[in-house]
Amino acid sequence: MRVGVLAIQGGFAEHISHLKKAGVALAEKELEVVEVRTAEELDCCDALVIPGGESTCMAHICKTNDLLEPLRDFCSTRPVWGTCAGMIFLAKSIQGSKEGGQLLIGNMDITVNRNFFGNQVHSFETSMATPGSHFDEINSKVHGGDTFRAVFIRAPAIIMSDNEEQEKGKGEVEYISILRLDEPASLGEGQTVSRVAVAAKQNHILVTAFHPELTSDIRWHALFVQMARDHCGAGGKVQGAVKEFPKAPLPLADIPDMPILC
Ligand SMILES: NC(=O)CC[C@H](N)C(=O)O
Repeated sequence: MRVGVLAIQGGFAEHISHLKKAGVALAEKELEVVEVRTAEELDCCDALVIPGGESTCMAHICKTNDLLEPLRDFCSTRPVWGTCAGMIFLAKSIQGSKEGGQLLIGNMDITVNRNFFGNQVHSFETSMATPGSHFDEINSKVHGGDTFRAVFIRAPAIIMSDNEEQEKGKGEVEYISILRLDEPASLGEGQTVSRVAVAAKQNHILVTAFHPELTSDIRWHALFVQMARDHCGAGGKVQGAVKEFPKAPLPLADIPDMPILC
């Protein structure tokens, strides 16, 4: 099984290292982890991680390099995990987008508030409960406890209505981790929320607003490797024979300098 990490911008190196460690912990001998920068490389992967970084930069670079449509196709069937900017990129709709709007992959039925917790200086860490049913098996193989460290960096959040149930039917969005706010937050136009989702899953798509790759805990990566494995089945391939990975990475088109903070 080959897991790609979108490596055009943001924290891809940390994901690669964590995925490899998770593969070892799960005794997933066939796991290969590769950097993905082109549509050709993407097409050679069974699953994909879209890291944190800056969602508008990421979208711009993908568009410039003809990666947006291939990403939409890939994410409609193959397992994908978006962290932070990756979660924003995967959302069907967002609040607080860049002036003039921003491009999205848009495959997951969530509304994400892009900088929900404020800007860079409002970044924070907190301890959250490990979501039971998802981690039962992983906790027996990978060291971890009842809680995990959640690192939020200029983080987004998934907006859910206050009466929305966590129990969902097949194919619907399942909120895996919910953060209750100390006080209700105003979203403008009279809308307030008292809790937000910071991890969710819909079929083969997983998203987290926080950054497990910046902690020593590899359980979220193990969860994704397991999710990809379940999706691949015993044959280890999602859609027939996945092609051989190109030996040398193809050159990217010129990438303009982009601001880190916008
Ligand atoms: N750490 C992150 O990935 C921050 C994401 C940022 N809020 C954005 O708009 O892309």
